[in-house]
Amino acid sequence: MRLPRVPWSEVERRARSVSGGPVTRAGGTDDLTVRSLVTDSRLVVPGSLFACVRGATSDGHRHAPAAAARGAAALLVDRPVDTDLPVLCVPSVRAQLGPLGALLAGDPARALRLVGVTGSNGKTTTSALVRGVLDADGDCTGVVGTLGAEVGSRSRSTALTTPEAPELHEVLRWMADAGARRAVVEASSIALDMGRMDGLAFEVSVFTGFEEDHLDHHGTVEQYWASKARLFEPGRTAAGVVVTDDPWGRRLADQAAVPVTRVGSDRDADVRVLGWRTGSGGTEVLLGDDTGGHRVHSPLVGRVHVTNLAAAWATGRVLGAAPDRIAAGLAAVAPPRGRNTVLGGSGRPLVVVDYAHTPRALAAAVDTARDLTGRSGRVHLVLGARGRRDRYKRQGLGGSARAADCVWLTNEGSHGEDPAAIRGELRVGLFGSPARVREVPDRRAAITAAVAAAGPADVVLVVGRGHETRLLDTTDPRDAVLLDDAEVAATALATLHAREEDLRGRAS
Ligand SMILES: CC(=O)N[C@H]1[C@@H](OP(=O)(O)OP(=O)(O)OC[C@H]2O[C@@H](n3ccc(=O)[nH]c3=O)[C@H](O)[C@@H]2O)O[C@H](CO)[C@@H](O)[C@@H]1O[C@H](C)C(=O)N[C@@H](C)C(=O)N[C@H](CCC(=O)O)C(=O)O
Repeated sequence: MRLPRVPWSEVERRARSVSGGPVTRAGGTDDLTVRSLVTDSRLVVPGSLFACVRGATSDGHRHAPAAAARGAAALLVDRPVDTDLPVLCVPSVRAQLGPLGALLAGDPARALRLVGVTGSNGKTTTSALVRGVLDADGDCTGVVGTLGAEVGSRSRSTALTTPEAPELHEVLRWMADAGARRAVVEASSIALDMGRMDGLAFEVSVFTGFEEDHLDHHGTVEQYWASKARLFEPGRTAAGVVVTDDPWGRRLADQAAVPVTRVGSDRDADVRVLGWRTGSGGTEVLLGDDTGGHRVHSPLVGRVHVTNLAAAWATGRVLGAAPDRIAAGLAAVAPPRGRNTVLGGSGRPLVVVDYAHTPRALAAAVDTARDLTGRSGRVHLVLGARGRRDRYKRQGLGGSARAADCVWLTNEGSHGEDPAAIRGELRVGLFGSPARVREVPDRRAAITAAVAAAGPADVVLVVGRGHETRLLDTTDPRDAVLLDDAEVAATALATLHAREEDLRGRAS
């Protein structure tokens, strides 16, 4: 996608519209134009405006010479740098990324009606469901989040759940150019905290639920919650849809200064979950709202999706979609990759591959696996924890794993930490558990061993990585190896199944 060039004077004007202090311009004639805002010197192309962002490990100002060498047309800085390039000096480069990213992408959000989705768990699935509802209601809708960006039948990858502002606006431009009238944006707390979504105005924002996470970044649970609550401020969103099944959701619904639709099992919920059932064929939910009772069918598997479906229903209602269109949209959304992906069955064990990587999400995933086992079936859990991230969660993950029958402790990408020590921390939570615990350090071998040990009525639950395909055990990203949990499980199932059939065939 080639973005149009923007006059330097317009860049200066937009930068001055951001409050926070003086903006000074050095160099750049009236005929100077720039194209695309870039925050990484390695991604600069001729004509780029390179924004020097001060980060946690590096300072973009130090990379200005590299950006110049790659053909940057101008620099955005917040301290003087030694350069021949035209420079715009602003109080905070980060605060400019949203407004200038929007300008250089041709202000795509003006052509799109936006829905934001945040919450500790369920963002990706709920975003997909909301997109399905809006597509079914006749509005071509794009989505951007952990699985990348999609519009119509097109897709593109993104590095983060919520991309940095310049990339986010480029993605929105790509959607608008593809004919989208709406977009659903997954909003991570880190993105909200870092201002990646500043300047975007949402028609509705959705809160899917909350539990302790990302404390490495936020420091405290309160700050983590406050980052998410920011999405529900007036000016940022016109309305909220909030799952109120946990105290944090109730607090948000009580405190938000925008109109909120409450979703959940409580009597005071505006969209109330009246009943549900789930199995390997999908999930059915009975919902009640001001228009009566509604039965919703979905191919998504697992009790965790009950409130995701209810929240998507509520979002459709807030946006004026008719109940039959919403129901049709929800029924048509296929399970997102790595979110309770179900394999096997038909005489073989079921394998569920899921992204659960927090204690509560893991507890819900084990409950879902239990829902799927036959009467005498056991739950085999393949569990690890990522290195160098949110270490405080490990004991809680071990605690949630106690509800499984067999736990296969393994590697989830140690990122330079000692993998045995990570497994040791998971074991603390499992201490005294009746579950059988085995350690198989190699992840591929652990998944294969769990599938081999499982009987036809059993469920093998593989958690932590979901859709991810790269596994890293050092601090150098170039050392990552390709490993897709679902692919490994499918291979194990196919091999073992074939063997059983072969044996049966030979015996008869
Ligand atoms: C905490 C966080 O979000 N960090 C992001 C931040 O990193 P940073 O502040 O450490 O940046 P830095 O490495 O110090 O570099 C500073 C600047 O110099 C630039 N640079 C650096 C090197 C170079 O050679 N040239 C150059 O120009 C960098 O591009 C950057 O603009 O800015 C970087 C550049 O945009 C991001 O890649 C990086 O995301 C890292 C990779 C990350 O892992 N972020 C995760 C934690 C994240 O944001 N996750 C959320 C939540 C997901 C969830 O819900 O689970 C998400 O939205 O994905």
